[in-house]
Amino acid sequence: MYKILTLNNISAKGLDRLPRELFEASSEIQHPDAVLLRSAKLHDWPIPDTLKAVGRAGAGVNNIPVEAMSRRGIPVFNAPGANANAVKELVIAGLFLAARNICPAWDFARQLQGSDAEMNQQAEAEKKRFTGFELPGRTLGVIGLGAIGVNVANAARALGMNVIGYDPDITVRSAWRLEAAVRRAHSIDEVFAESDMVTLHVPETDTTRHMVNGSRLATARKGMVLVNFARAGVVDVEAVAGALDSGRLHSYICDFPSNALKGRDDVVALPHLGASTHEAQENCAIMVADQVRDFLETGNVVNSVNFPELVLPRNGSGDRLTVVNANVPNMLGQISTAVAEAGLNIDDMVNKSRGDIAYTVTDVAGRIPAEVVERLRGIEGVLSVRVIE
Ligand SMILES: NC(=O)c1ccc[n+]([C@@H]2O[C@H](COP(=O)([O-])OP(=O)(O)OC[C@H]3O[C@@H](n4cnc5c(N)ncnc54)[C@H](O)[C@@H]3O)[C@@H](O)[C@H]2O)c1
Ligand SMILES: O=C(O)[C@H](O)COP(=O)(O)O
Repeated sequence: MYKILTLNNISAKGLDRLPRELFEASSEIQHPDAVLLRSAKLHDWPIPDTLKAVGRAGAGVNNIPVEAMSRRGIPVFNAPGANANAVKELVIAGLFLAARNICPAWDFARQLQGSDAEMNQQAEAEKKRFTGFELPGRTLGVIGLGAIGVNVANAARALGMNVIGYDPDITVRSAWRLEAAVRRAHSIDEVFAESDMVTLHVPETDTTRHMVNGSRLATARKGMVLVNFARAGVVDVEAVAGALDSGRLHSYICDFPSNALKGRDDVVALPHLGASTHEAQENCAIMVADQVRDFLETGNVVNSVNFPELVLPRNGSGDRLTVVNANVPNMLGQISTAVAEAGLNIDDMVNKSRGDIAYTVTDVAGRIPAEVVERLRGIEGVLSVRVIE
């Protein structure tokens, strides 16, 4: 029986992928084999010795100590693209909120007093304050052209916008999905200088933290709209407050409330709702539950952010050995020697690496004795060893 610790609300549709006779999943689990979570912060969480996998039912993994997991030989899985449509829809809504000044206008209308005739008179007298602009012909800058950025860029094209995109590490898959008319920028400053609206779709990393700061905002077109449904930390909110005060920015539409911008008419801050649709929550939970289940039951790795992709179909009836080790020379030789010296024939073996991590899955003809596992665990550089019957 595998034990799965759930943090945050994980959609029941995802948990249903873990049959009850094989998996016990709850928020109360002690000594978990895996943890499924959304935005819960794991940085100060003591990693249990029993932990074999982490599944993030979503895209961003900045709440997970990925490097510490790697050092323990633990893969971190996420659900790439599973909530991209949900975020795209809210970003497009954000463009309209900004362009038509919908939030301050709505707020104004909600505060009106008097008879209907009096309210209508005030509305007609004041509506010019909320005159907006239309999207066709305007330029949207998209920074980060992954699952979400590509969806947003294509949707903006369909609305008649010119789109300019920046992503130095765009994948082939994203490039294929991107509308041909999206123009490629060579720097973030180029995007800021040429866009009426800029939307951010990058992960929060040491490189992207405060990517939008005072000096970058100084290069923005006057009256630009900034949209941030990526992460709070990607933007320096104090600098945004200054840019709003000076008129450099028209408005800031984001998914992250902050004290620096609280109560402003020119800021819309939602409570991290980008992925909060039933569809996205189900997609993410199903995808990550399937991946974590597959890893626990077969050692296969799909959609991990720190492990190489490795899928080895199982043919024989013998044991499967999985070894995670530092990506240094002579590890494969030591693993196969340990197996051979136990008199076991190797049916199948695959070794893949990614960065500092190497991962080897070996199918043998027969049962793997406990001494072999101990011997492998004793090899310098070996991070984790499992036998799957
Ligand atoms: N508000 C929400 O609820 C919500 C929901 C989903 C994702 N997100 C955030 O959005 C981020 C993006 O999600 P995604 O699914 O599109 O991820 P993704 O991995 O598919 O795409 C991220 C893209 O950003 C690019 N990138 C990285 N650093 C960059 C840089 N310095 N400049 C330009 N591009 C850069 C990468 O090359 C990649 O193509 C997530 O990491 C997460 O933080 C927020
Ligand atoms: O990175 C993500 O997928 C989003 O920020 C969603 O976060 P949530 O699962 O807590 O809604």
